Amino acid sequence: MDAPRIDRERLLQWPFEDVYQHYTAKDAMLYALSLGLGADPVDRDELRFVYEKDLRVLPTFPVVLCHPGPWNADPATGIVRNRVLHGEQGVILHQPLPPEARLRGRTRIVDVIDKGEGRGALVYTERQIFDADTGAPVVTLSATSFCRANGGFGGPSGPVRQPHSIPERPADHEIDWPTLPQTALWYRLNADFNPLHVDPDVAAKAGFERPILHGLCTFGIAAAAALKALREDPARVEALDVRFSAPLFPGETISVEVWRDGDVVSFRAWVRSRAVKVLDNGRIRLRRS
Ligand SMILES: CCCCCCC[C@@H](O)CC(=O)SCCNC(=O)CCNC(=O)[C@H](O)C(C)(C)COP(=O)(O)OP(=O)(O)OC[C@H]1O[C@@H](n2cnc3c(N)ncnc32)[C@H](O)[C@@H]1OP(=O)(O)O
Repeated sequence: MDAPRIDRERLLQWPFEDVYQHYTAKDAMLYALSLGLGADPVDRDELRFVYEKDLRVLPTFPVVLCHPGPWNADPATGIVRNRVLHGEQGVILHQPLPPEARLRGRTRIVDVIDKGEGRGALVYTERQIFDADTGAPVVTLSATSFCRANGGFGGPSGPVRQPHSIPERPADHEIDWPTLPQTALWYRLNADFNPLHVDPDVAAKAGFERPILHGLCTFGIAAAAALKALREDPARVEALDVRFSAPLFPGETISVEVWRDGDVVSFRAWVRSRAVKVLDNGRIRLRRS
């Protein structure tokens, strides 16, 4: 049997259905808890994200909303799903998220790039999320799937996204954020059910000694840590971007380096015990205060 192969034109017209979701305060609190917020019971700043009184919603929360499901598991995509890793993620918040809302999400594939045989393919997706009642834009999510087994399908080699450059000076802050051995088991309850993060057999087929953490969980942690280090109001966040540079395992401690230059925050994250950079090119754009 021939190896699966991406048909770029078919992917660019992949027929996603709109996804409607009514989220409540409980969903927003579960998301924050699954990242590890609330570990210190007297930390009032963190409590705001896990307690319904004056609840605030983390700016990375929309990444778990209006998820279109495991579309890349369909053999018709030609994608070798168990070799896909999350490469990059962007979030644009058109308005701060309330503790409860009815939303409609529309996903589409915006480009498919061929990095070459043995190097992989990039599938760029976009999810626009609207207020289900008024139609007003709420969030735009952009994601890069790094399809490690799909290079050489004959597509264009660009354009590729240019990641944000981290300042060359030493970080202004560094903050350690422990994860739990069961962090991925909690995180998946935000409706992110990829078995790569829970099933040792699936992880082994993907080339890992054990299940790895969701990239989006690392993203949420790193962004929350950066805002905490700066004591910055999450409601000021207008946009975020990151690139995932190496997998990390649940239970490892994430060390987040943070820089601030006016309304732009840069960040990246390490697992110091293995001297591995797990997240790079992080940028948070803040609304002018
Ligand atoms: C909507 C959702 C979509 C997501 C679906 C996935 C569902 C999730 O549940 C799955 C996950 O969460 S997986 C966990 C999170 N992700 C990871 O752990 C990936 C970590 N990164 C890696 O392993 C490597 O960087 C790796 C493998 C990505 C690249 O490593 P290498 O092949 O060694 O690449 P390298 O030699 O460093 O660079 C080659 C070219 O690729 C570009 N590049 C590198 N990292 C990239 C990345 N993360 N995203 C996009 N492009 C990337 C480099 O710039 C380089 O480009 P060029 O050839 O043009 O110079």
